[in-house]
Amino acid sequence: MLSVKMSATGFSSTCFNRSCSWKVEKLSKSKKQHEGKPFVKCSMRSSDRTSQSTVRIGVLGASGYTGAEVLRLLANHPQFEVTLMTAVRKAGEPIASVFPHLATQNLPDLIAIEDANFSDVDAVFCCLPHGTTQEIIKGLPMHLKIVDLSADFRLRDISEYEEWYGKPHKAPDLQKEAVYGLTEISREEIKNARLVANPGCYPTSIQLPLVPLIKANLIEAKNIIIDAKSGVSGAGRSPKENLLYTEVAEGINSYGVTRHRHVPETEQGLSDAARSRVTISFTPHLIPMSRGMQSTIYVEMAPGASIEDLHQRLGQFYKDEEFVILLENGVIPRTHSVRGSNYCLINVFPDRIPGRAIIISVIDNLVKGASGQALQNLNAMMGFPENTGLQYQPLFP
Ligand SMILES: NC(=O)C1=CN([C@@H]2O[C@H](COP(=O)(O)OP(=O)(O)OC[C@H]3O[C@@H](n4cnc5c(N)ncnc54)[C@H](OP(=O)(O)O)[C@@H]3O)[C@@H](O)[C@H]2O)C=CC1
Ligand SMILES: CC(=O)N[C@@H](CCC(=O)OP(=O)(O)O)C(=O)O
Repeated sequence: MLSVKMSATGFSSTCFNRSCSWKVEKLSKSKKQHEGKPFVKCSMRSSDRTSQSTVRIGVLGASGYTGAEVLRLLANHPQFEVTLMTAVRKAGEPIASVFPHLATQNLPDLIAIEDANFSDVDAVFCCLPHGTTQEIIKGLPMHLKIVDLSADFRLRDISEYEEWYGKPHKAPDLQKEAVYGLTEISREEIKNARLVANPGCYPTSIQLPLVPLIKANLIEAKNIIIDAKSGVSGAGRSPKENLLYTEVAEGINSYGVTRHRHVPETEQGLSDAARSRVTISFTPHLIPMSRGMQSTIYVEMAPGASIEDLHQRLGQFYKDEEFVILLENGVIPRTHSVRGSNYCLINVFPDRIPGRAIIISVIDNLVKGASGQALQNLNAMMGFPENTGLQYQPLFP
C-alpha cells in the first residue's frame, strides 16, 4: 500500500487491494452472493489508468466520526494524501491519541483551523457541525475543491434553510454554486462542481430507491410514509445526555417527530424527480447499534403499476452502478450486509393492501450516508474512478 502511495505515477499496474478494480463488473445478484461474498470482481482496463499526481487533502473536523471514516477510507486511496487535519477540543493531539485505530497511518497532528495553511491543500472534506462550514469555507482559497458533509449547503432555498435550521444562512453566494451530491443521481453536475453538498444519511437512504420510481411515474407522489432507524454514530461524537449508554441501550427512541430537518432535504430531491411538489411523512428512530441505517418506505403504486414493474425499474436504473444493489425478489436488506461499506441495498415488497408497496433500503450511515459518498464525490470531481478507496467489503456479522 505504502509503495503505491509514494509513487504518483507508478501504481497503475498494481492491484493494491485484493478487491481493487478500475473497472468493476457486477456479479449477478443472487441471494448467495449477498451472504458474505464480494459483490464485485476485479478487471482492470489499461484505458482507465491515470497518471495524475498526488492530491493533497485537508480533513476539517478530523476528530469526529465522519472525519475518522474519511481517514480510514483514504488509507486505501493511492492518490489522495492527507496533509491537514483540524479539530477544536482535540487540536494539538496526534491522531493516535484520539483514534488509536488509525495509529498506523502516517498522518499529521490535529491542529486548530486558525493555524491551517490552505495553500498547500488541493481539496477538503468538511466534517464539521451544521452552521460552522458556511462561515469557515467563505474564507478559503478558490482553488480548493470542497465536499461539505454538513447540511449547510443542501437546501437550495435559503429561506427554507433558515426556517428548518433556525438561523440565518451565512454564505448565500456560495449556496448558488453548491451541487447536491447524491452521486448516482447527479453525477454529471458533481464532476464539474467546486463545492458539493454531501447528502444527509436519511435522505440518501430514501432518495436512492424513490427517485427512479418517481421519475418513471411508477409511484404516487402523495402518501409516502417513511419509518427510519439510525445507529448512534449518526449523532456525532460530542457527548450528549440522550446518547448515554443508559439512554440508548435496550430501547428505541423516536425523535424529530413531524419536524426533522431531513424532511425538506428529502422533499427537495423527490420534488426535483417528480417536477412537482412531493411531501413525505417521516419519523426517524435512534436504535442501539453503533452504525447502520434502515428506511422502510410505504408507497402507493401508480394505477396499473405492479411490484414487478417497480423491481424491474430499480434493477434497470442501477444495473451499471457499483454501490446501489437491488436484491433478488423476496430477499430482505439488512444493515449487517452493508456495515463498513459504501453499499446501499434495496428491495421492494408487495403490501397486503392492494396497490401499495413496501420498500426497504439500508446503508451504513457513516459510509454511503456520509464519508463514503463524500469520497465517491471527490473522486468524481477530481476525475478518478469513483470507487477508488471505497472497495471495502461489508463487515459481517
Ligand atoms: N455522523 C453521521 O452519521 C453523519 C454526519 N453528518 C454530518 O457531518 C458533520 C460531522 O458529523 P460527525 O463527524 O458525526 O460530528 P462529530 O461531532 O463527531 O465531529 C465534529 C468535528 O468538528 C469539530 N468541531 C466542533 N465544533 C467546531 C467548530 N465550531 N468549528 C470547527 N470545528 C468544530 C470537532 O472537533 P473536536 O472533536 O476537537 O471538538 C470534530 O472534529 C455534521 O454536520 C453531521 O451532521 C452527515 C451524515 C451522517
Ligand atoms: C442519529 C442522529 O442523530 N442522526 C442525525 C442525522 C445525521 C445525518 O446524516 O445527517 P446530517 O448531516 O444532516 O446531520 C440526526 O437525526 O440529526
